[in-house]
Amino acid sequence: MAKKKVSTKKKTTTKTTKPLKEKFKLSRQQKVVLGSFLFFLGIGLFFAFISFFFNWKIDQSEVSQFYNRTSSPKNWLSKFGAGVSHFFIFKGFGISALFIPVLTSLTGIYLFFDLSRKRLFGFWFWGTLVMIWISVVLGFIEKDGGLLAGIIGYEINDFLRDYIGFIGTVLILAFFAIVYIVVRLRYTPEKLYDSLKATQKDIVKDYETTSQSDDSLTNPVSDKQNSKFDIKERIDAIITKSDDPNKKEDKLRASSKQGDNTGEITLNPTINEAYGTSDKREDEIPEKIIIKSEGNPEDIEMEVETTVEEEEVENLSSKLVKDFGEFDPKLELGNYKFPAISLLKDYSANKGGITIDQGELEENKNRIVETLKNYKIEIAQIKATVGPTVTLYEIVPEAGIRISKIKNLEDDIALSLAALGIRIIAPIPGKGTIGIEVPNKNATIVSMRSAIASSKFQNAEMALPLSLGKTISNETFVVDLAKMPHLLMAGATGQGKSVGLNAILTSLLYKKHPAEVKFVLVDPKKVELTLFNKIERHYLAKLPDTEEAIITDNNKVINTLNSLCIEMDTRYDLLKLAMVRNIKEYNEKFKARKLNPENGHRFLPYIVLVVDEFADLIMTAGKEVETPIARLAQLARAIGIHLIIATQRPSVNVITGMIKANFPARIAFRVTSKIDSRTILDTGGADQLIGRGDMLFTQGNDVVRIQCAFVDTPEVERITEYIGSQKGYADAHLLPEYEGEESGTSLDINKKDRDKLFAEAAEVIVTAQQGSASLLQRKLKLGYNRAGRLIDQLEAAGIVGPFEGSKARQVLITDLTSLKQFLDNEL
Ligand SMILES: Nc1ncnc2c1ncn2[C@@H]1O[C@H](COP(=O)(O)OP(=O)(O)OP(=O)(O)O)[C@@H](O)[C@H]1O
Repeated sequence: MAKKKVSTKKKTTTKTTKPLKEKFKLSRQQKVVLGSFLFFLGIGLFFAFISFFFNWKIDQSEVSQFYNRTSSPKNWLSKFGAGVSHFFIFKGFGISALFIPVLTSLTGIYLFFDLSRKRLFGFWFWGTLVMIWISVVLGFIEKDGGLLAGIIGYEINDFLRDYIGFIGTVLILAFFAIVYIVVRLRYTPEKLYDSLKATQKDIVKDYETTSQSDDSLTNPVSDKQNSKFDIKERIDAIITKSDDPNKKEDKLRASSKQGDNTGEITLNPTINEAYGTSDKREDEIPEKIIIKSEGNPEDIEMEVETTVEEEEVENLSSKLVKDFGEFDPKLELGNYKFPAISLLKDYSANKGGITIDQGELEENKNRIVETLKNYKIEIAQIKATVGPTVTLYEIVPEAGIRISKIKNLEDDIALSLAALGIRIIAPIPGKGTIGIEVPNKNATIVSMRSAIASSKFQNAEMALPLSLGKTISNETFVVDLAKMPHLLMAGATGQGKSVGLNAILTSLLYKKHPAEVKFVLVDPKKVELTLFNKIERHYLAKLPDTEEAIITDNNKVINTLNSLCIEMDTRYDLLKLAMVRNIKEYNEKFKARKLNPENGHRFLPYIVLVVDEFADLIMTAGKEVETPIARLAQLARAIGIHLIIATQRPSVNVITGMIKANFPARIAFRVTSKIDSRTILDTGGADQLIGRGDMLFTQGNDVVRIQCAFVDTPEVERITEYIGSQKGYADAHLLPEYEGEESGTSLDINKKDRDKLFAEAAEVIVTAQQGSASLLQRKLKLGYNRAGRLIDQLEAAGIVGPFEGSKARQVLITDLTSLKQFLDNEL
């Protein structure tokens, strides 16, 4: 329990400490080195100060000759000693400057043994105050400033006396003395009184008991003359101090049996025993005797035992963090430089941003008002917001006009306005107004540069921030892919899909370090994403033993998707082991060195799978692609695998119900029909876009019109070249191996056709004595199909028993030696 408490405490401190503070945290080694240095420095200063007291007069002239090598001061630490001592003692605090070496050495010890810093600060704070206090007090004796009080002590004293006089100075110093006693030593008047009283009593009792014991030694009979009460007190004293309670009773019993009925005499031997008169030596007399008295309860002294605070034991992770700092995944590419904004083209420079053509605005307004009038819709108010591609006219209809009426007339109004790209939003969500979006005659390009440079993107604290473009109100639209958690993009050819994909990838390149995110790129068209080949060793992930990281072959896509499924399963296992719920918590725990890499833990980068031309893939591979995609889409969000799927053909056999259900975030570029728009967005509107990056984005509820940021191929080329020219990892990030159908056999008794991993799988199964496919999946990092096949082959070989429903199969070989024999005999 105590340990748990400690760890939570630590956690909160790390969270609240500022990063700058963290930066200056010393490692254990640095502390030891600095500690030793300060310790010896303190000792050196001590010697220098001591010798200064003897030699200061002789050395005084040498102090100014610091750079003269021929001068030889008498100080034990030569020029340095003379100089420093002159500074601290003569010019500083006089004798009390001796606090400085003591405090310096103490600091060294504290650092060396890594002791509480708070206590050390306490020493410095109070030590400095006491040093000044002493030097000011000594200022009374000092005549001209010098060795006793130092110039500082003397001057402060002198100053105080000038302004508040001798008595005032004494009073102030007395006040500070009291502050020190009360605050630092924690003495209150009551405490002081109690301890004085106790001491006084101790002395008196000590005196009494000693004199009495002397008496009893010399004259036992005189003891009889002592009052009964005195003797009783002393008996109590012995009883209290005796260690063994049984002994006390024995002693009493023994003593009461002796002699006659007069209590005074019978008790004598006991007293003698205690005071060494019988068989015990004098040095065995207990040092402190607590006197019990039947008088006033206040007279009873109570000994309070002080308990030692339990030491906080650091757990391994915080010790590791202390020694090596938090794990930094970026360290391997510590010198990696993010691409500069200047690599992106500034389109607004040519066109001067959004231009507002007053004439155009007026003309459109009149047309809207007239058209609506034709349908008997009166307008109370109209407001225009000019966006990069379209202008939004917000209309407040006259009271009594139903919005549904306008909505029903949507197509007619659009037709009357006779412009491509008109979209009617009735009503605008969250407002009681109707929106009519009319395309601008001159659309403004939203440059990727402005989208990246926007403060919204730059300050975005997101796992995977995407700067998609600008909304109608000219705000940069930034979303977190990790929250989506997958994105579906569709649009007819030539409407801006590829540019959109590039904008997404560019956003991530500008914000995420190669250690934090990896891309798996699927590009059946073979042309769209080839530029990203240059950043293979920085940002791309691929299957082992493949040459190109960008996947252009549909068969390889299936392997990659299955490999991602294995990666997903492994990551889930890791999360389970680490007892965390998602990749963010996992990585935080890993960075805090709470997860041991020897147990398979590693820093998990986000993986973004981008599939261009998804329709193509579905057409050629069908279910084989759909199943792993669906699995990933359903399960991968927590472990940091996110999918971006783009398609030209938004037909229902491509964007199936299953895909749609798992891709709540969708982007629609211009499509040719309302049906297509419905397939993508579940609503119309995408058919009324103007193209060239004009898009609709939804994350499940509202649909937002955005002008996609434009990034041209040369710009992407410049960025990838810049990144590619820097030091990268040895290879692309390797995904788990996945052997496709062709590598295995369906249940086959033929030994030659066995899976390559047959022997390994047999070992795993025999060691665990558990015949399950999921065990193989985990241990050998295999996909479900291959693990299942291995189990079948193990069954055929007679290593595991037949399928038994929900129970794991029986393992027919008991240990590894028998297995080896079994396999050898097989050959
Ligand atoms: N955001 C944008 N801003 C300005 N112009 C754009 C934008 N996006 C695309 N365009 C223009 O549209 C053209 C086609 O875009 P893009 O290549 O992205 O289309 P696509 O949908 O990928 O076509 P395909 O599916 O045939 O590859 C671009 O060359 C560019 O001129």
